[in-house]
Amino acid sequence: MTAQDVPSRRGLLVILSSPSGAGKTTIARRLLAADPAMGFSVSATTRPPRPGEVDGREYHFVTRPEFEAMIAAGELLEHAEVFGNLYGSPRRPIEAAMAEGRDTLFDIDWQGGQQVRNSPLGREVVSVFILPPSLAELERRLRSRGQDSPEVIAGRMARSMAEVSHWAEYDYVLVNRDLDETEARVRHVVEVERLRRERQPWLNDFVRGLAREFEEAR
Ligand SMILES: Nc1ncnc2c1ncn2[C@@H]1O[C@H](COP(=O)(O)OP(=O)(O)OP(=O)(O)O)[C@@H](O)[C@H]1O
Ligand SMILES: Nc1nc2c(ncn2[C@@H]2O[C@H](COP(=O)(O)O)[C@@H](O)[C@H]2O)c(=O)[nH]1
Repeated sequence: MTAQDVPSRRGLLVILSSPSGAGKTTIARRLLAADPAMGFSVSATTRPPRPGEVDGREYHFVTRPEFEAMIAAGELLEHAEVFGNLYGSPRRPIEAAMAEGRDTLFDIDWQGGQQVRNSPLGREVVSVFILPPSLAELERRLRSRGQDSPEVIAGRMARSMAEVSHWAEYDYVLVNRDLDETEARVRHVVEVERLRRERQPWLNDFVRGLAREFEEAR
């Protein structure tokens, strides 16, 4: 069997969750830059854009009625209300990537993580929860990002332990102390998950070929 004959696996759904400010967006950006084979699930949201955010790149920015129409049409794989805004993952690009064997990275909260894990696509989910080194450092990171008002930061800090309380639902849990280290660890997780036996369907034919060779050599 040649590389061209190899039936491809379905793409992985790699979910990153964390309390707001722990670093998952930064880690996601680094992973995507380092791995062109990985796509990003661009969520729809009713949150207004932050400075520098571009419609269709960070998020699809939509109105609440538009978001509700997407839910009604079954266009979202999952959706949730987070910090007073609606967020959801458009289903079609995810299913297309999976069918073509391309992996997709998600930056979503624990509610979305649960819904994707419990969906018919759940077998391909690899979930990673990112913890901050401490609450003081989490607050420092939210402030240093410089994109949210003190009220918004206070709201996100108040919700942080509710998000953290779901840590044990995830396959992997990492403390994001050093960005290089955390990025490397998530990359290792993805590489190892790609190598799971059930994600390499071509192995059945390959081992059958080895067995034939073995018989012929006897
Ligand atoms: N290991 C780290 N050490 C120091 N600063 C970090 C580290 N990881 C991320 N940061 C910084 O913390 C801030 C928050 O990171 P980021 O926006 O990635 O968080 P997030 O988890 O995606 O938040 P949200 O859920 O609100 O989108 C950013 O300014 C980022 O540069
Ligand atoms: N359930 C979902 N959660 C999502 C999605 N997209 C983002 N998020 C989460 O929302 C918060 C806030 O994000 P921010 O960009 O406003 O800081 C964060 O925890 C994201 O992970 C989604 O599609 N579904």
